[in-house]
Amino acid sequence: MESKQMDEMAERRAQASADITAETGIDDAMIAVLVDTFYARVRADAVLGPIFEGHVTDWDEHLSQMRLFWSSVALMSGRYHGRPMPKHLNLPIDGRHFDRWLVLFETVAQEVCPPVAAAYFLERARRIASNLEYGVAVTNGAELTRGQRFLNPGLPPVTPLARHEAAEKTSSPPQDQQESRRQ
Ligand code: HEM
Repeated sequence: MESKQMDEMAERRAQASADITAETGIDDAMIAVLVDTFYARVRADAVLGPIFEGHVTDWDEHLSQMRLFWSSVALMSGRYHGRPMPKHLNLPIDGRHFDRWLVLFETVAQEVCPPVAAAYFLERARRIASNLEYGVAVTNGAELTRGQRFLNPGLPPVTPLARHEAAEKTSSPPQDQQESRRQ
């Protein structure tokens, strides 16, 4: 490609990112907070934590890739050059894990982003999660019909994550403090 064309492409990208930032408030700083807070919560999760700890050896590197990934997805910056699908195909996961991931992601997004930005991230996360779940299903020999979820009975049981469990334990005061404040 000629360098003039490349300059034009970079300019169009920068404009697209700026438009999204103007509409949603999303920028690299917000992405960094979202990614870092989310993966701290994931690592502490009883079901997802051990799966990540078994595969991610360099967390700084993982977090920086995930920031680039979300910059590409949310801001259309083109900064992520990896291929997420193959990294998930052989993990011991099914629809129940994706549901837990999404409950955590939604909870954190609502905690650290304004509502418009949280909804914007979540819409994209749901679509990508659904694609990944489909890929994992096919790898395990299951062909999903549209909207069907993948359940792998060979995996250990997974309890759904309730919203209050996904919230950071320290984010609301303990019950007795709430009581005393009301009096
Ligand atoms: C059940 C839910 C999920 C689990 C257990 C999971 C687990 C993992 C693990 C262990 C890795 C690292 C693999 C490696 O480096 O070899 C990884 C990478 C990645 N995950 Fe997930 N993931 C899940 C869902 C998602 C979703 C929903 C998204 C996107 C919305 C996502 C995006 C990514 C990306 C982009 C990478 C690759 C980063 C890179 O290029 O290094 N994951 N995931």
